[in-house]
Amino acid sequence: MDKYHSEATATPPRKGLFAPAPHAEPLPLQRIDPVYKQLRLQVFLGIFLGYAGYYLVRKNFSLVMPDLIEQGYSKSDLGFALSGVSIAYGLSKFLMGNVSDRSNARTFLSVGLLLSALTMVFMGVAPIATSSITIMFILLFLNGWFQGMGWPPCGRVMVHWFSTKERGTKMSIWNVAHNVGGGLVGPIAIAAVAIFGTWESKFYFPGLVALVFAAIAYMLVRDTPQSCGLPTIEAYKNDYPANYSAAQEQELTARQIFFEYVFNNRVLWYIAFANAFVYLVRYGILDWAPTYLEEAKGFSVKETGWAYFAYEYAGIPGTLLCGWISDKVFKGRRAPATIIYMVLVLIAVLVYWKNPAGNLWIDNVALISIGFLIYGPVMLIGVQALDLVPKKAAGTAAGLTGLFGYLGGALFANIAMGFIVDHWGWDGGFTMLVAACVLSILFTAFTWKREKLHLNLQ
Ligand SMILES: O=P(O)(O)OC[C@H](O)CO
Repeated sequence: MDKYHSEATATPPRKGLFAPAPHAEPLPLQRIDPVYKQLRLQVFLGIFLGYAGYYLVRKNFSLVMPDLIEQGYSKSDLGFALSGVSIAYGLSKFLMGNVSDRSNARTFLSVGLLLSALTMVFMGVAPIATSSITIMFILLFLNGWFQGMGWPPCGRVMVHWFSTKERGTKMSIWNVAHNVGGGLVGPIAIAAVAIFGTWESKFYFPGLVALVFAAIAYMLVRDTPQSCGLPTIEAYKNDYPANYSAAQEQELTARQIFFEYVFNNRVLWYIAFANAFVYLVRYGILDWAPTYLEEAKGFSVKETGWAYFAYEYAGIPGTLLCGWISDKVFKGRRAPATIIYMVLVLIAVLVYWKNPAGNLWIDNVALISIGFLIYGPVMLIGVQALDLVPKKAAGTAAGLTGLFGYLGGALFANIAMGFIVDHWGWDGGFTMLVAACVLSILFTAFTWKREKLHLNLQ
């Protein structure tokens, strides 16, 4: 046995379409480095394009809503149908995250995207799909459920192919996939209408494009290094977290994942609560920006559109910088970078709130700053969840934070923010967002000491 082949190589326990890929015969020593390098790039591209593909078919309904209003549907009915995506997504990221932890990331990621894309194609080609709010709610709920099959297998690939100390940087680059995919939704919808001339094409054209992304992801992604005859990433990079043991290479049962590693992990609960407050700010600012800027700050529709676009794209450099800071400056610790970013978000939210109407550029700078800053913590909380549990429980751990993010944060941002602004004005809404910033910092701070212990830094 050499340093690479000293780890246990357990055979995965299940069979079927999603069964984890069996371990292959170990490669000869001289082939390990070149094959590892090539496959790390390949699987990374696979999860990047795969997750970008997921975002192509996440939010198409919002773009079709104006057409459905012309068909006679009300905003509140369509809002109800749209909530099906968030509700199902939050539940599925957690529950399907657990299934993903016991599944082959290659098939799981591709099949989820295939199903989500087919749902969008169906919504575009079958008139019955948009014939009632109930049917639309059911289909959007289904789409949200399939969407929940995207993040967890990407997390599984990340923890099996990239070691703890490089994960912040690599995850931050991967995380840009969702800005890239989300940013392409608008242009693809415009192209769809130009090519096909119907509003229904805004559903089926992105669906067809996403099918191509699913095929590419299937070609590129590989489940684990061991399934390709390679040693574990910990051995290859000589980067072992404090509690690592060879037993962590064994696939786990659902019960083991939930009860031995997730539900009893206090730090994970702190992060889940922190994520609910981070998502409250993410969606509280994003979803209400057009209304706030037009109502309270006198922006035109066009000016609002640009500000909204800039918010999303400012997230790309902000996320990359955040991941780099976490890996290089804080040696793999996530809490300090998250806290620094959330303190700056708090300042930017205060400026965005208190700046008197008429100073458009100050509002724009504040909003772009929030966009630049908020996606760093969004990404790092996911990374921290992956870091805190054994590799085979990664999807469930990140799924728990997603459950809180979507059911606690995103839904609350939509429903409670509207209620508060109706009753107490924008001051009430912003007081809630400022409180959310403070609480996200507090819950992240609770993880400060344990994270250091976990990373062998104390
Ligand atoms: O909100 P989600 O689950 O789509 O995740 C978005 C980003 O990928 C967070 O890392």
